[in-house]
Amino acid sequence: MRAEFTVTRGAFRLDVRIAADDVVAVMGPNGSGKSTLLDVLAGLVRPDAGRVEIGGRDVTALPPHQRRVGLLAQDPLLFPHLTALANVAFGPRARGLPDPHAAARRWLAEVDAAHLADRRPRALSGGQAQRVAIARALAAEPDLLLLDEPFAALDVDAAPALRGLLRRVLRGRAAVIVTHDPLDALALADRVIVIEDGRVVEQGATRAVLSRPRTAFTARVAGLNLIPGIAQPDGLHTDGRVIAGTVDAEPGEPAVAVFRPADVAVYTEPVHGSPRNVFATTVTALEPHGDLIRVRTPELAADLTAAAVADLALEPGAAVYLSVKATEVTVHAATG
Ligand SMILES: Nc1ncnc2c1ncn2[C@@H]1O[C@H](COP(=O)(O)OP(=O)(O)OP(=O)(O)O)[C@@H](O)[C@H]1O
Repeated sequence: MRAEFTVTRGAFRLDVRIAADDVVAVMGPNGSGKSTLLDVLAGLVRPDAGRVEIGGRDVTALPPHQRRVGLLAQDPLLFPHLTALANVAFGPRARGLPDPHAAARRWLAEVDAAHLADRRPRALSGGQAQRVAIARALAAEPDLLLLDEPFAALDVDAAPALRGLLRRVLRGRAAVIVTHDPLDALALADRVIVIEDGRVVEQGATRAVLSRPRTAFTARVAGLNLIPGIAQPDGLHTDGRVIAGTVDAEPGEPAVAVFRPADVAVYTEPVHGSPRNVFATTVTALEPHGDLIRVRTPELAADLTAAAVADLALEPGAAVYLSVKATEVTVHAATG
């Protein structure tokens, strides 16, 4: 997908230039233009100038149904009078496949929803309906899949399973996913684009953008400590050590250990205690961060009060031990 366009909506103007053949997460404050970007890619809004190319075709002048684009909204938006199977068969039938129901069964199985085939949407939970909606979007075999906060309407309990499923089905596809959650970006996206006030202010590999944010917005939503390695049942294995945490990834999968700078304690003497992860390192910088001071080391960050920084006499070059409880660490599968 290649998009280079300008579009105005009332007083708002969105100006983007993006190219992606993999999974891209779009983040940004409310009103920054994320939905407008999806609308232009989907063909629901015509740009004032520029060009949109999807699957190698110039689709700028094409209506939505000729673009080979799939849209997954926050709400599943299934046809209420059709069974799950008939909902999923819609795309294959529209494309003239000889056996749309057989295709629909395959896609339902792909999202672990074969057993829901005969149910109507009102008999599905939010998570089940969203699974069926994913199958329906994929069954149309789009060149580009657009996902608008696909977990926003789900219970916190339903989101992790669906995230794992999307990670599986998005692999090797072109997709643009709007999300507020940096963990979605980490789990699903190869790259992240940050939009602020109608402009792309940051883009790059997911892990690089989220761990080294260059704008205040990205720092606020992300600014997470991320350590890459391999998931195992006891935590993340990296550089010959184990970082203990709650594991939300398959054993052996590439993953990142994630924790917030506010959950990191800093000591100038060695610390012990088994439920803690301790990192011996060196302070590289001290930066104001809201009411706190962000203590940076080559790999990690910790947020401390100014009083704590003074008590510890921290300054660049100081040898320190960073400590984070295993309960504050999650291990997520990561593509980017
Ligand atoms: N149909 C419309 N007519 C006029 N202005 C619009 C229209 N749709 C959106 N806008 C304006 O365009 C700007 C960008 O909106 P958009 O929905 O793309 O932002 P967003 O990043 O998706 O925000 P959110 O995170 O709140 O969903 C906003 O200022 C909004 O008020």
